Amino acid sequence: DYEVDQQIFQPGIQGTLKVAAAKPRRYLLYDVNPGEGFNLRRDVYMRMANLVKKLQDQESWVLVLPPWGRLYHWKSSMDKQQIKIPWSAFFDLESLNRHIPVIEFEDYIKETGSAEIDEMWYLQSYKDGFFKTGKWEEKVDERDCNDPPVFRQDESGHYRGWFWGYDEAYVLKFKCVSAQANAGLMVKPLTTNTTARSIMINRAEVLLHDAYGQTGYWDARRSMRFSKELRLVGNEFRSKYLNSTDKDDKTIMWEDWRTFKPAVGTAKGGPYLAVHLRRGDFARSHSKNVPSLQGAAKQIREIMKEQKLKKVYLATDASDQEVKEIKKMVTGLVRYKPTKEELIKYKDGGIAIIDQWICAHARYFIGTALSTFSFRIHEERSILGFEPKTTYNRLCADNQSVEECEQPSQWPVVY
Ligand SMILES: C[C@@H]1O[C@H](OP(=O)(O)OP(=O)(O)OC[C@H]2O[C@@H](n3cnc4c(=O)[nH]c(N)nc43)[C@H](O)[C@@H]2O)[C@@H](O)[C@H](O)[C@@H]1O
Repeated sequence: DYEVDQQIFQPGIQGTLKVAAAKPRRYLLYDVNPGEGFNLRRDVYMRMANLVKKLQDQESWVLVLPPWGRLYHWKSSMDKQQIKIPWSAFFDLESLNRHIPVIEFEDYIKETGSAEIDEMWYLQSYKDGFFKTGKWEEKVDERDCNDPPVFRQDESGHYRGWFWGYDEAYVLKFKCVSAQANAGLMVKPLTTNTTARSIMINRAEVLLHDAYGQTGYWDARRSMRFSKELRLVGNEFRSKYLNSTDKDDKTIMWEDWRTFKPAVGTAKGGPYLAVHLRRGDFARSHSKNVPSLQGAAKQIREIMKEQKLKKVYLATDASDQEVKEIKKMVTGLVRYKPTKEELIKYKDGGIAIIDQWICAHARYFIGTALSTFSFRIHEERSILGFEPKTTYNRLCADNQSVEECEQPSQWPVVY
């Protein structure tokens, strides 16, 4: 039982790991601020994955993947509400599992026999933390909740709230935890302050990467392969409309990411320019950094000329009307437009991935400044072995000077 465990798992006591392996594994669940979008969530996954990687050094832990759904941006009209979407709809679980053990929430329910979770640690900032004092020190402590908790006790004392659409789920114990830390700092409290078998960290985005852009970061990122089905859809589109195949483009990638380490510059990419043009809420909230449609069209035409490319692939969340306008201003523009059936099958998340995949295989890419959607494309291209100058580019706002239009920072893959 875990009373004993706590002794065994005191940090620094070596030689007891075999005992630990024989114990039932512990479950780390997490969720993110409801307002966050798809691609920031992918980043938070990496932080949690690497936390589990560190926990694994001491005990047997598994990461329970938070089902996708109810995202602010995923509101295309479909037959069903987009909730309870398993990770396998978007990502290759076998591949994730080559980095750390992961399971779907459905598997958690099967494995433990119910949707009960022992504890929830609801992360929050320190009242007297970095933003007040300007002083950064890593710390994590149990504290009174800064705001009234959104998870509330029912008559049987169970805490209920949003569990990805699973109304049967609840937690037994809820606490607020102030954190100003990298994810790795959670190892100690998780292994020494509690014997709970399952712990859910909520507002997990509060925790930062242990080493951004370093080996661990890239291992987690490289393990985040898209599902085979979505990759296939993207590949078929490339070959049909963009004259692009892995063989010609030198983008053949094998299944085990651990041994896939192409040298920088080996990937050539298909004969097209890819553009990620973020519109919608982003164009409003980042208006200083996003061009008008005319401005975007002008830059696209210039790059096509400069790169001697006749085709351009457009990934965007722009409205149909906006796309129509751009099409009038740019010749050779193509885009993946799902049929109703495809939209129901792949969902908004899958369509976003198909767009990202096609952008990742272009000879040249230009994205939208500060968009995490574009950032994930940069990474995908770096993993494939593209030259940074074909990748880390952004559209400039209409009246921005070259100096003002700062290009995205380059993050080479570290193996
Ligand atoms: C303004 C901020 O923007 C941040 O977005 P940002 O970093 O671009 O990155 P995301 O959060 O991934 O983008 C938001 C969503 O918009 C859709 N989307 C954006 N661009 C495309 C595209 O080219 N193709 C397709 N198919 N879909 C696209 C997609 O559903 C994606 O998950 C948000 O995370 C924040 O919550 C906030 O709203």
